[in-house]
Amino acid sequence: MSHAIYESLAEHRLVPVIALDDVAQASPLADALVAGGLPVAEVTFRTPAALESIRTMAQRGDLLVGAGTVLTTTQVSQAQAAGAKFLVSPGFNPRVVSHALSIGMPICPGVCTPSDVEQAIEHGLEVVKFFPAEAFGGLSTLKAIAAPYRQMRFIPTGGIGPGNVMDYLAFDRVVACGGSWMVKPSLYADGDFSGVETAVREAVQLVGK
Ligand SMILES: O=C(O)C(=O)C[C@H](O)[C@H](O)COP(=O)(O)O
Repeated sequence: MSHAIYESLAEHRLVPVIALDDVAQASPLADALVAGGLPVAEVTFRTPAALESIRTMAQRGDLLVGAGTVLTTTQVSQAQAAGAKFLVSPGFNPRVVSHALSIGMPICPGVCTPSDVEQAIEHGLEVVKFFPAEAFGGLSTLKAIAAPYRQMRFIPTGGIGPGNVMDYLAFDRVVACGGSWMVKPSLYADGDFSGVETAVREAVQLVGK
């Protein structure tokens, strides 16, 4: 099942992948994303601050918030309760995917082989993440994997940055690209989020929004 959420992601063309160490960073980071013109956030469950950060960002109502690195059925339910509107995982866990779908949460699991794609098809999915994109051979691998599965669309993530994002986006089976380069923690290590806003604005200009 495709979902309207993917049309929103397709409009923005980029999914910023965020790992927050402190929930106090959630609001200023969201401010920087909105000010930079990219009101989308994939907040990963890589840090203990993730769930409260999702809640803080989702409550604002001015950006589309998803949960990333969703590894368990519990995280699926927690993310939904916190206001996340979509879920992303690095790999394909059938239990996690089934649970998400059973409670009406769009989920974009990671795939990197034809067998993974066929599991996604089996679960009725039409959009999957291609992860880790660059390490698995980049765009040429994605094109080869995509070829037999004409209904599938992809969100490549992993190793994508300003130097290669346009190549991926030029492939008509790509919904959007995930990336951390415009929200990486080194940009706000000193508590100043203006560097994030600048990097986000540059990324938005690059992808032509
Ligand atoms: O674990 C997940 O659910 C993820 O979403 C993984 C991230 O998408 C990538 O780690 C981002 O890759 P970079 O842009 O190369 O930093």
